[in-house]
Amino acid sequence: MRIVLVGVGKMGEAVLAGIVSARGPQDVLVVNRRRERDEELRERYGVTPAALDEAAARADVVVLAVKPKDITGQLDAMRESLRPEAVVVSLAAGLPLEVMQRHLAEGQPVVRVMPNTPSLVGQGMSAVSAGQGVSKEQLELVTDLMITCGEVVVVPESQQDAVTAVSGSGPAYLFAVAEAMAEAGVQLGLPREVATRLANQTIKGAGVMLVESGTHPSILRENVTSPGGTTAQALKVLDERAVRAAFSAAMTACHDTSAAMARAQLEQD
Ligand SMILES: NC(=O)C1=CN([C@@H]2O[C@H](COP(=O)(O)OP(=O)(O)OC[C@H]3O[C@@H](n4cnc5c(N)ncnc54)[C@H](O)[C@@H]3O)[C@@H](O)[C@H]2O)C=CC1
Ligand SMILES: O=C(O)[C@@H]1CCC=N1
Repeated sequence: MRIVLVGVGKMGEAVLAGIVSARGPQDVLVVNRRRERDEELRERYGVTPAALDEAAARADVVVLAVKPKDITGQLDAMRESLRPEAVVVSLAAGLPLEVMQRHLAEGQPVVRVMPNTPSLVGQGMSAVSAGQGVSKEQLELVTDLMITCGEVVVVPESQQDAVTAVSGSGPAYLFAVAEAMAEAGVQLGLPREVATRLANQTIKGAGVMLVESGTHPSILRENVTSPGGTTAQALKVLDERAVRAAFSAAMTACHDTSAAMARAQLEQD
């Protein structure tokens, strides 16, 4: 199966890393604007750079990882080169399947995926939505591809804005928590290196426990919170500062931005 990745920036490279570590670099073509980026990726992953039309003509799957505003231009540019059975996948936030379909030949299979950057280390979370007329086999092709980057869930397209708020943008919230915890440790007198190591490994350990223990997060939190102890005082302050409500408001803002981007794409197109 020949895979073409178009616009290999931060997200594209994370997906590329997953694909190459599971399947090897043969059969992976990359299309970039800058030649230096092509050479960097060839050196780092052993993949082959190519021009868009030439790569599209040979593709079984094309993965578009350019910015949402650049997707339709790329679809227009590859439309005539694509084989009818080639599956076109977009990783773009707020870019509806309907817009993709408008820019491709009738019946060209399209799939929308919301991945996240932990794909770079094989711990990604991808949510996949199939466009009209995509066969079970074609959807499986895409889920099999994304599973090389981590976990995969199939969702209706109507849920993609909410998915973006939870898992697409989610790593950024946790990186911000990591920064905040390390900084607070420094304020409490720990050397920066030690504070950073403690914060990072704590987030990793809690994450692995969440996924592997199958225990509800409330129970895991209670297990840390000794009556009258230290954790209860820390959680009280987080509640007083409305951290839960802040997460809800932040994720609503993320969801609404994704939905507004999709509306604008549909209207402007
Ligand atoms: N960064 C993230 O955590 C996530 C990003 N996404 C989506 O992934 C897409 C890419 O985002 P990032 O990687 O963050 O942006 P980025 O700016 O790092 O990557 C975009 C890449 O596309 C390249 N590009 C632009 N025009 C091109 C063209 N005409 N031909 C070939 N390459 C071209 C740029 O040079 C750049 O390398 C966006 O649509 C975003 O919504 C989705 C989920 C998570
Ligand atoms: O911030 C963004 O728009 C992209 C989509 C999800 C994560 N990063």
